[in-house]
Amino acid sequence: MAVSFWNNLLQITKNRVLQQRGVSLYNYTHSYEEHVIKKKLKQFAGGSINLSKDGSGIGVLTLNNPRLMNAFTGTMMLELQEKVTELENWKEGKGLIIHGAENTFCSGSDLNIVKAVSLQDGVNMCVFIQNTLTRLMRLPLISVALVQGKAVGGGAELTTACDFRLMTPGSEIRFVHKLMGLVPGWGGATRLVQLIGSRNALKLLSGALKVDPERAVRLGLAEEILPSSDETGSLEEACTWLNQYTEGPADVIQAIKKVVIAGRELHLEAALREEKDIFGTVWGGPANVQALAQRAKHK
Ligand SMILES: CC[C@@H](C(=O)O)C(=O)SCCNC(=O)CCNC(=O)[C@H](O)C(C)(C)COP(=O)(O)OP(=O)(O)OC[C@H]1O[C@@H](n2cnc3c(N)ncnc32)[C@H](O)[C@@H]1OP(=O)(O)O
Repeated sequence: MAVSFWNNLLQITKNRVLQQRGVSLYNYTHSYEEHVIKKKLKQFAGGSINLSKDGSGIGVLTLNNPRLMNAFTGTMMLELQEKVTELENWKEGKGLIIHGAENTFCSGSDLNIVKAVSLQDGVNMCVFIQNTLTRLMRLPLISVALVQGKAVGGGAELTTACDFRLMTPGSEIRFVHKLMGLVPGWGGATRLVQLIGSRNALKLLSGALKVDPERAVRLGLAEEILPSSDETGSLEEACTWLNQYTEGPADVIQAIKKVVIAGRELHLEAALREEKDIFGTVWGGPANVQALAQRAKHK
């Protein structure tokens, strides 16, 4: 009896956490105060995160610091959080492509920060970006990491926060953490295990292996190898690939992503309840009414 009470409470809490946007796993009891680390991150300026949103509900997020292979400066970490908040509130949004400027994806944290910050600040920075990537992963949009060039360290971790990875010929994903005397902290190890299983994840992390597109597809880490390797061509191809999943009204696409998140993150009973609630948001909605009126057949 007592056990089932606590299990239920745990499920309800998990459910709430899933539903509340922007809620952190960590708080002051973990010595984590967001405003403190935000102040610190402001000191490491450079680069930018750009977001463009088109009329068809596809957003393109560009990591823009090509001088450092699109490494994340402190201000880029702050901007990423702002863009994720904007995307969480994008009612017309259906899909998102994340890519790097000038034909390479991202080389992780700017090593100038890694060298300069204390252990406590390093851990708080890790919490800050882990929270942002968890919110990115839970966006009600279908997300794709378009990997051109190199996705290294934190850049490799970022790819795992997207629903899908598309790679261009000659690109690579590499978890170099071991070579830095580190382990992933942006949530990348947890997500990698979920994506490719613990044995494969262990190999990639402990070998700091270069994962080329063919290997990534074999492992189930990437969906496809795009034909183009240039920036404009591959972005167009990624958009075309994504369009096959984002056709339809935004509320329905967002509801689909939400039921999948619930199925992935919650225990069975909570996931089923969540699925029922999400179902209730589309039943009798405009797309449903229209389909019924058209007596749609799905041959
Ligand atoms: C692992 C933990 C994780 C975290 O928790 O924070 C991190 O992400 S730590 C950072 C992990 N990343 C790295 O260690 C990358 C180190 N860089 C490289 O391995 C290579 O630069 C590259 C990314 C494989 C690209 O190689 P290449 O194509 O040959 O280009 P260059 O080496 O000439 O790079 C151009 C220029 O960019 C600088 N650079 C690249 N990455 C970073 C970075 N993460 N931080 C700072 N600067 C970076 C590189 O040093 C070159 O500058 P110059 O030497 O001045 O030309």
